[in-house]
Amino acid sequence: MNAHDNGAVITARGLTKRFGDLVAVDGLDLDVRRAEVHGFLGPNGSGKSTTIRMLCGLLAPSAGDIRVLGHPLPRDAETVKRSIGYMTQKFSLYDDLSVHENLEFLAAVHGLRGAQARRRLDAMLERYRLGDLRRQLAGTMSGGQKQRLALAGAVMHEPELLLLDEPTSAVDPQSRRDFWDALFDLAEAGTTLLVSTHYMDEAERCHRLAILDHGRLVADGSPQELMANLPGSTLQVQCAETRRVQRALAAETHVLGVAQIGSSLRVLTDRRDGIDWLRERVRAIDASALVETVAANLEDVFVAATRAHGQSTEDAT
Ligand SMILES: Nc1ncnc2c1ncn2[C@@H]1O[C@H](COP(=O)(O)OP(=O)(O)OP(=O)(O)O)[C@@H](O)[C@H]1O
Repeated sequence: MNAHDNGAVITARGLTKRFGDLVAVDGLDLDVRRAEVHGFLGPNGSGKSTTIRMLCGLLAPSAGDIRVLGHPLPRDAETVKRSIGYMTQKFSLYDDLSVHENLEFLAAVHGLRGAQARRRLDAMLERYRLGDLRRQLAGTMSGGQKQRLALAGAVMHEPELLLLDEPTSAVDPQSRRDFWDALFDLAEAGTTLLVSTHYMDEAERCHRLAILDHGRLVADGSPQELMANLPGSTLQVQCAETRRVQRALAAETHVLGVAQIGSSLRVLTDRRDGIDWLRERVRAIDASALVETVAANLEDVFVAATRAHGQSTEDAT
């Protein structure tokens, strides 16, 4: 049984990419299962785009094995490219072609002809609410409209696997929600999706999540599993001297993250006895402070998983 048969649409083992002395992706193991929406999270420069480009067959790895849809990469890159769709944060269609012309061009690129091409084009215009915009030049559309056109273009040839690199970075919250609804429609119809994002609300919607840091996989699981298995404690502090307490806690080695949310502080510590330990620390500064345990969220998971290095790769380089 190969990776394609057992439900894994993407299997990567020991995937590595070096750019000179920089190890952008470092020994990554990843399995993406059929019809799942698999989220890809990580600080700036953690290697998400580089990984996605290798999984598309656009970039050759320095080391490691990749199978996509049962095919080894980069050997079968040309075959794989016909069965996958790829969309990046940068609008990659032609600004000076209309919506219809852009889709027509993509249909031709993917070998769709005649009545088949027309049927598919009409279906895309309708599904992605582009019918009224069909004659508009792509360059004059709003961010949300461009993104719908880019998605229509990426799925024109009905790919089995869709790789999306920060597809919602330039659109408003309602457009992001609509876009994610479209992604779930695709998953329900059997398409497998790997989506990188910096938005926690999007990450929360994924079936599974992989978190990268400095090119390494630092967490992998369903959002629920990752939140339930978060080591340490998540706490809320209410006090009068919020800024002073925050500065003091930020200097503590056991504090992985401290952020002001409204008038209280949200504190993530790696200590199991976090509440007693934190109460003592905080009350030494502000005797009236209240400390309570709160449920962990995905941002806590992200902070805990990526905190070991203290700053993003981009900052470090
Ligand atoms: N062609 C290249 N040549 C040299 N270095 C590169 C190249 N492509 C990427 N890098 C470096 O590899 C590292 C990982 O970059 P990558 O774009 O994969 O990160 P990312 O997680 O997608 O970041 P972001 O969230 O900012 O998009 C960065 O340090 C980047 O500068």
